[in-house]
Amino acid sequence: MAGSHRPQVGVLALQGDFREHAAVLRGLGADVVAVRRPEELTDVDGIVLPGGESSVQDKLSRTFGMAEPLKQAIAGGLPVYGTCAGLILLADSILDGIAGQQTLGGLDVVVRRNAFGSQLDSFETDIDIPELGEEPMHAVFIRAPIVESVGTKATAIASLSDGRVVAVEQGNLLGTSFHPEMTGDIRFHAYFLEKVRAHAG
Ligand SMILES: NC(=O)CC[C@H](N)C(=O)O
Repeated sequence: MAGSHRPQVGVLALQGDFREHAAVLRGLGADVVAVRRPEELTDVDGIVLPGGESSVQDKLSRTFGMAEPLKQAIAGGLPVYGTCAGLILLADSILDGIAGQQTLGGLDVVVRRNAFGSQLDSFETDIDIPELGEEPMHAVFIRAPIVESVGTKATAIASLSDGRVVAVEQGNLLGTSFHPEMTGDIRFHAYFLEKVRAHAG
């Protein structure tokens, strides 16, 4: 909500590692609100969709009546940052979703769930993200999705050394396949907070 109050950042707290995101955001001086009900969405100036299990988050968001308000908020320009499962929720379309799995959409990308398969379930690597400065970011991937294709509205901002896209931006929307909330590198959250502050006015 635009206004002169201190920006409030929501963290969708239906499932997944929302506490870790909340801790990073609080460390950056943000007022953080755990969002589980539609009315809790009305006062936030941005929201983080955490990692976890996207099919569960999809079901819970529909069960708790959060999916429609979230879609409206995204369409209305609310800053949203999705990590891993959260990136899947933000994607316009997904590959390898479970039967009937839906997304909120908004981000003009196709993502593939669990793209690294069981042999490489989880891994860590350093990636370059020029938008965030020269220092590479140490990135943790946990049963991570990959961005299979980036539509014309979205921009790839980080890729693995093989060229596969793992971070994207589209206006107020930001998504990463990996988990910056786990590594102590706060640059993505700080970058997101700039969008939140700009949106709050
Ligand atoms: N760390 C994660 O968020 C994993 C995402 C999970 N594989 C999913 O499909 O939702």
